[in-house]
Amino acid sequence: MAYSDILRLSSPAAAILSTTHFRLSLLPRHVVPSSNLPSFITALPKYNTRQFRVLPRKLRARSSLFSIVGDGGAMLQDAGAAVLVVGGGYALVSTFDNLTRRNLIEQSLSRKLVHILSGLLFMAAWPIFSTSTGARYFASLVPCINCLRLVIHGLSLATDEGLIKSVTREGNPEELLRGPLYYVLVLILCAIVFWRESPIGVISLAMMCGGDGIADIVGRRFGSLKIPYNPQKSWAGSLSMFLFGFLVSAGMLYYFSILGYFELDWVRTIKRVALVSFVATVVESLPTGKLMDDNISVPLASMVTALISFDRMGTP
Ligand SMILES: C/C(=C\COP(=O)(O)O)CCC[C@H](C)CCC[C@H](C)CCCC(C)C
Ligand SMILES: Nc1ccn([C@@H]2O[C@H](COP(=O)(O)OP(=O)(O)O)[C@@H](O)[C@H]2O)c(=O)n1
Repeated sequence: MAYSDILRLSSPAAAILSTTHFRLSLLPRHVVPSSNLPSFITALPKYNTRQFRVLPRKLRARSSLFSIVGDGGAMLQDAGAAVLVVGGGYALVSTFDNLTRRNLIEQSLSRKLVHILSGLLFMAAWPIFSTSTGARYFASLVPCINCLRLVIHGLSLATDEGLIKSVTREGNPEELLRGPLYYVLVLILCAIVFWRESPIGVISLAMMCGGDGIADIVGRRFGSLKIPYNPQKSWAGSLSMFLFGFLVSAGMLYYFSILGYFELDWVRTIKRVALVSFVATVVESLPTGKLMDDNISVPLASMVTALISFDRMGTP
């Protein structure tokens, strides 16, 4: 049975793929015929693909870096890519652990740089996975392994001083079970549901990683002018989040479009990205940190805004 056939039979996994109306219009019909889906899913408005389109499968085969012809090597390629990216994640965390231990950077900056780089580099690595329909699951293994790592060390079932030092605020292991855990769960969600076939996942991760990450770095250093409705946040932090989040989102969309994963109407896309960045920045500035962690509220606000604005602005 070919690797790509596996998914065809694993309906639960395929159903995850189709939980957003966006997937319905882009998922190859052979994976989830809409007749198999609950009515409330199929009733969702179909995504207007005129705004951008996923290249036909045969073209995408050329666009997946190091794509090995046929499914035969796809599983091997995806397994190798997953191992490579897991190693990259470990290397990133230990690099910042060393820099922090040697007092070359402070712990809060180390954590934020890991916050910015982890998700963006993970997303940037997606093209090394094959074009097979199962590739996204191999890619999602990377944040899954890190999720397990955070839970094990967050519950103090084992000790990893390097992880704790480079990823927590105060060095308490249980901190791993909040921001960092939510962060990797969002990576899993975007890899499986949106993958490299949707700007929505790309923009959401760019805002969570790049936007939210820079807000802390800039806000702590230059945030003397506080936001009236939330003295914990500053205009400098929020403005940097809007600008950097916008630039990283546009940059990552450009990256995936030049690799041939989708074609975008850039005039409309820039407007949509600016809207998503604005909404995500406003949500991040709200005094709701105790209710919902930024690593949930920022990507969630980005996803909802992108889903709406694509539809709304997608119709000519
Ligand atoms: C520090 C992190 C989140 C904390 O956010 P906040 O509370 O400060 O808002 C990020 C945690 C990252 C995680 C430990 C490692 C994730 C690795 C990633 C899945 C794979 C990266 C691979 C790439 C090639 C480097
Ligand atoms: N919009 C923002 C966001 C953060 N910040 C600064 O960054 C610090 C950490 O922000 P945060 O609580 O959102 O950090 P995380 O929850 O993202 O780790 C805040 O206490 C502020 O000093 C800011 O000034 N303006």
